[in-house]
Amino acid sequence: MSGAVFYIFGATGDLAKRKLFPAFYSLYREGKLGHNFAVVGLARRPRTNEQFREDVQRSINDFARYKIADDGEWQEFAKHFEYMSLDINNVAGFHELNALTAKLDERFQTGGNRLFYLALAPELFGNVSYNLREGGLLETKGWHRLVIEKPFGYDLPSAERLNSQLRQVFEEQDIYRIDHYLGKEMVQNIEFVRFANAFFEPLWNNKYIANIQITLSETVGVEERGGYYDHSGALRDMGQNHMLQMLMMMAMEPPSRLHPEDIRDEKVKVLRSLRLFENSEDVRANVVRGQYTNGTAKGKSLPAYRDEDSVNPQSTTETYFAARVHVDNFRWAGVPFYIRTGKRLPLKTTEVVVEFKNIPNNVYLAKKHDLQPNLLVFRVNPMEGIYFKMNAKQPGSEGVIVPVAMDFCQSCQIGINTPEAYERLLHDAARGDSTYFTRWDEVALAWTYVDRIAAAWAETSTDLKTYPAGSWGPDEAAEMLAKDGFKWWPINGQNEGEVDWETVAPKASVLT
Ligand SMILES: NC(=O)C1=CN([C@@H]2O[C@H](COP(=O)(O)OP(=O)(O)OC[C@H]3O[C@@H](n4cnc5c(N)ncnc54)[C@H](OP(=O)(O)O)[C@@H]3O)[C@@H](O)[C@H]2O)C=CC1
Ligand SMILES: O=C1O[C@H](COP(=O)(O)O)[C@@H](O)[C@H](O)[C@H]1O
Repeated sequence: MSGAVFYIFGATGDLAKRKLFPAFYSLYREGKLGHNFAVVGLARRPRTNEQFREDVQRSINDFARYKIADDGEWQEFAKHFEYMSLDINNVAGFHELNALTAKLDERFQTGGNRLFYLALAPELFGNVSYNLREGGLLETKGWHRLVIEKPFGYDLPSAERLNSQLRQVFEEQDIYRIDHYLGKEMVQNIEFVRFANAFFEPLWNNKYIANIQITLSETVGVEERGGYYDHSGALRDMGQNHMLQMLMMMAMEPPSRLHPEDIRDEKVKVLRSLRLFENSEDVRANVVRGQYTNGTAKGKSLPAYRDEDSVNPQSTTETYFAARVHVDNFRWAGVPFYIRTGKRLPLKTTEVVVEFKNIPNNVYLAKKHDLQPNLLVFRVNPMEGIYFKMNAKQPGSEGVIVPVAMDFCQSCQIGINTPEAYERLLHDAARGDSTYFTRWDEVALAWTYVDRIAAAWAETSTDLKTYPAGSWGPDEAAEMLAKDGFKWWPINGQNEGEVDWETVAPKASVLT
């Protein structure tokens, strides 16, 4: 990687602490950062360089997958970190930042390259980019890249406004819009499994696939993010981005080359093929929304969403949604994609299940053997792996057929210590690889799809269902699949209530 100055706007915030500083450390430990770099932390509150370095050290101790080796190594790493107090609305501060940068360029031989990471509330994004230019920070010969956190807008019009503000300063190719799901090992692996194997592609279409299910379930509630979440809801928080991104990875055509634009072109074609909902009735028939009430999980009582901090006690925000999505193209016509996500569900997990159609003629039916459909399951989070469920003769039986699994459990083999999503994405942005970042046309098309749902929901909230915290969401989500003759496949191939995730998932280990 070439040298660079990294600017973390929002350096005293939660994302910087939990994800970004640990990512820098892992990259450094693996030799991916080199030595020609500086990291400047920026936020309003005052901090000395020493205090800031202590914050960084604490965050690494708490959240990184590597342990700090020894004090000498730490000092060597820490000297690359500087802090400057800056209000992003104050352009004078940016001139000062430019002066500091000139010194860092010289000290660390960064080549004038700059990566600006905006770990800030979205309403501040536009001002930062404008002030970066005004402050002279873009006047070097090196590259200048802007990394932007989600959410990218609240709907299509606000996303367009934000994008045009950014585009006044940065070219599209220099804007790296983060969707951290694209940095996850197994989300990236969808592409590899599909396009590097001979036996999936011939089956990957409406002739052989009955439906595809994408589940992103969380046990947490809104925690301390009620202020943001109550305004956003599950559809905007997860649907517009992570869920549609995974759907695109499953549905896209093989790119002719692995150039980032070729891959993103294929993904965009999927979004263009999504069947838009025509009216509120169409939305109600295909999308279920819910909000959790009080409940219990693992013997612990959990409060209702409306009783959470910073949530409006009359809130009609959805903490759950499930949708039937259609991709109207040659490959997928007639194959429903079911997507669901929710807070306060029984398990923290992300899985993608491909359910294959039944064989044309069940010769075992005469012996009263119903066959289970074949399933291919991508386990994204927290377990990582792929398994294939098929039918086989029960050993020693008189022709009893049982479902068996071919299980590639990546996390059992190497532990949950593959690079964190943020580590990979930071590295990619620093190398100029935009493959796993979202391009503007993807963002715009995703909002176009989601806005139709949000508009129908804004008309009335009578269709908002409730579900007890700790359950799998409103019954209507199961009924939606039942109408099509399907069911949600149990997570990890097991039935509800059978999975104790604590014992199933190996713990992440800390590397020394
Ligand atoms: N936290 C997470 O896990 C995730 C966060 N994100 C996104 O990342 C972004 C940051 O989130 P998060 O870290 O949780 O937010 P926090 O509220 O924890 O942090 C916000 C940061 O912005 C700084 N800040 C606020 N106003 C200004 C200002 N006027 N000038 C300079 N700095 C300012 C704050 O510091 P100070 O008060 O000192 O100025 C603080 O460092 C958001 O867009 C969020 O949606 C996305 C996915 C996950
Ligand atoms: O972007 C977000 O993602 C997290 C879930 O991410 P994961 O990597 O832990 O699965 C979610 O909790 C949060 O609400 C959302 O903003």
